[in-house]
Amino acid sequence: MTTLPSIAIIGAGAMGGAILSGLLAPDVVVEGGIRVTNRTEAKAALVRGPLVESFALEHTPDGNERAVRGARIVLIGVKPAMVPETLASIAGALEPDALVISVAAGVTTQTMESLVANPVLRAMPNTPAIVGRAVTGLAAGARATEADVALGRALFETVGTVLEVPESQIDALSTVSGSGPAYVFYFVEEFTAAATGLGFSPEDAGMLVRETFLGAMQLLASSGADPAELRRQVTSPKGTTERAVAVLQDADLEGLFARATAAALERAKELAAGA
Ligand SMILES: NC(=O)C1=CN([C@@H]2O[C@H](COP(=O)(O)OP(=O)(O)OC[C@H]3O[C@@H](n4cnc5c(N)ncnc54)[C@H](O)[C@@H]3O)[C@@H](O)[C@H]2O)C=CC1
Ligand SMILES: O=C(O)[C@@H]1CCC=N1
Repeated sequence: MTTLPSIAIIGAGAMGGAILSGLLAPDVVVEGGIRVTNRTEAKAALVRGPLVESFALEHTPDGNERAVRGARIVLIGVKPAMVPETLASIAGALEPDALVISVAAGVTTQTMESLVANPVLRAMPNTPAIVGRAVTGLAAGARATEADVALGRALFETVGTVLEVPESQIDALSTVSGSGPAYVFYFVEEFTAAATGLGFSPEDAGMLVRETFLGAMQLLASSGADPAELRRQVTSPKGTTERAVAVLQDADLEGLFARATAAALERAKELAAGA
């Protein structure tokens, strides 16, 4: 059982909503309640429930201020470009002991600390939070105490695993685990298209690829073996896999991932600069 103090989520979209789903798990108690905000009523209605007071700014323009009053944790889930003006607008309504946590890509704790007087953390979760399998990177701002970091860790452990990192590493972590689910889904899309090209129906191709990914990942996780060793076990000498893997190696997958993560890192720097 995890017990957390009152929480406000400012911007409960894809990521804020995924964290919210962890807070609603049966083994989590949020003392003092959960308040969330969105811009539109359509979005607010999606996350409203018996345990969730949900404000739409289009109907309740002071919804963000109302949500953060009395909240001990304030999670900022708006787009990076919106973070500065959102923090500035709630700064006067924050409780003095509120811990402010942003999940926004690129936005630094220094920027956050220039806008609110409170301790701040930066977090980088990922969408498998929805199924309790997030990986969240967590970095402390200059004012955050060990107790603040422990509180942030407890929050994100409701949706998966937490890795504390110095802030200098959080953008790099974002290019791996924050964006990573998108790489995996893209891989699945393209692999499925190749399977369809071999004559399987879209349903059968989807099942073959999905189950292959799930089965391989479960084998990797439960065996504790090195992925290269597990790959060798599939790759019979002079067999079929050997030919396919040679084609993938010729395409320099490692270089491709290095270029993709470098591009994400570059974008994080642009976001930090407000672009
Ligand atoms: N989607 C992902 O996989 C991840 C996203 N993030 C970060 O999460 C943040 C949000 O991204 P998404 O959830 O993907 O976007 P999203 O567009 O799904 O969610 C943003 C939400 O903010 C709300 N919003 C906009 N202006 C607002 C305001 N002034 N006050 C209150 N709510 C407001 C919108 O109603 C919307 O639901 C971004 O900063 C992103 O960098 C971090 C890790 C992973
Ligand atoms: O694409 C983005 O900017 C966010 C951060 C990591 C995942 N989604």
